[in-house]
Amino acid sequence: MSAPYAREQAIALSTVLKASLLAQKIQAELVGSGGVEKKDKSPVTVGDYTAQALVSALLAAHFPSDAIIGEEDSADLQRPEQATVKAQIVRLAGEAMREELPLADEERAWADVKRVERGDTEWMAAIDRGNSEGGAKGRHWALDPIDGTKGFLRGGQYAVCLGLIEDGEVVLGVMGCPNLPVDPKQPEGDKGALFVAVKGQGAFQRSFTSPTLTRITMNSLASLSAASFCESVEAGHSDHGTNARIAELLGITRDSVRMDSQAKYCSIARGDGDIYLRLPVSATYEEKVWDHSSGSLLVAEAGGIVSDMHGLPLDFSLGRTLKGNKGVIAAPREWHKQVIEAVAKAVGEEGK
Ligand SMILES: Nc1ncnc2c1ncn2[C@@H]1O[C@H](COP(=O)(O)O)[C@@H](OP(=O)(O)O)[C@H]1O
Ligand SMILES: [Mg+2]
Ligand SMILES: [Mg+2]
Ligand SMILES: [Mg+2]
Repeated sequence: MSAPYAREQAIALSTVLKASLLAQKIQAELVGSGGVEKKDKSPVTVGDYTAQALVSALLAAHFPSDAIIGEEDSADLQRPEQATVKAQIVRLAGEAMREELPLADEERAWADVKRVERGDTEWMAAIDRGNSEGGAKGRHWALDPIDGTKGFLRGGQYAVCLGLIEDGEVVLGVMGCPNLPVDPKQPEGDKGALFVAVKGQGAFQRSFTSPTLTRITMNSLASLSAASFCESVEAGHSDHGTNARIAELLGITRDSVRMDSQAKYCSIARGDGDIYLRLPVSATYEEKVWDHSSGSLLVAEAGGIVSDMHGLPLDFSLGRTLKGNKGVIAAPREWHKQVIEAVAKAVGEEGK
């Protein structure tokens, strides 16, 4: 008998790999060209839309009764001035559907899907299938088709992120990081790492080119002062100043590593860094479930604890956002409590 979620894992892996290869191809053509601007002024590109259309269409084919909480919707795209962008998405998604992938035999059998020709309407509907409101009951796939869009646009790190939330709990997380080195010891070597974790089954990575999965674990640290921090590049997404004070309180002297996207979770899960800090910059911002579902399970399964800034577990049962939480802190299991204490002290000093 297969392990629990083996079928979901195979399908999520192949789907995320497909979308990651597509994003890689689009990034090569797109860097520097901007994209569509959303109402909140954040960027969204052909890559974001095409990847969401692709993943969503594949999930619908395999799991027709599951809901999808996807970041994007087609509203801005349906404006007449976006007709060229829309045509590009339809072409790229169709091409990506036909690509062959390096998969293990069993994975290929599970991931195989009947070829269906889709036009404009079907691809736009696939994007909008990501409109689930989430919640505490049932199966919801959380999809961030491109996380770190700003990194994607500047040629840096970005990730395709897919998590399965069942009755409010993340049970499967898959992430594709096209620009992350397969071997962190060889930063200039092959790029493109795919990560997967199933609840209770550990965390693994593979390259984009070979199906072999290798188990990953966080570093075991002799002391917190030897740790290194990972944080956003964007100062508007996480508070760099407070992070620096937390480092000081913990005796950490190494420079923090700034990186776009949920690649930060992957990076600490395999020991390239140790602690991920995401302290709120705005009092009203609610973190999104698609920004944290897959990454948080990956870190938990690699030996860490992921909580909010107060040490509370992330609550994925409340809809499209983590409205019950503030900020995110991920650290090795044995050091997490001390990190939370330092966060409380640093934030207390600021009188926030
Ligand atoms: N004020 C804010 N605080 C925290 N996160 C924010 C934010 N505004 C946008 N974001 C999120 O930050 C994500 C990128 O995180 P990071 O800075 O770690 O790369 C974005 O994901 P997308 O790039 O998928 O839109 C977006 O969801
Ligand atoms: Mg995101
Ligand atoms: Mg995104
Ligand atoms: Mg976005």
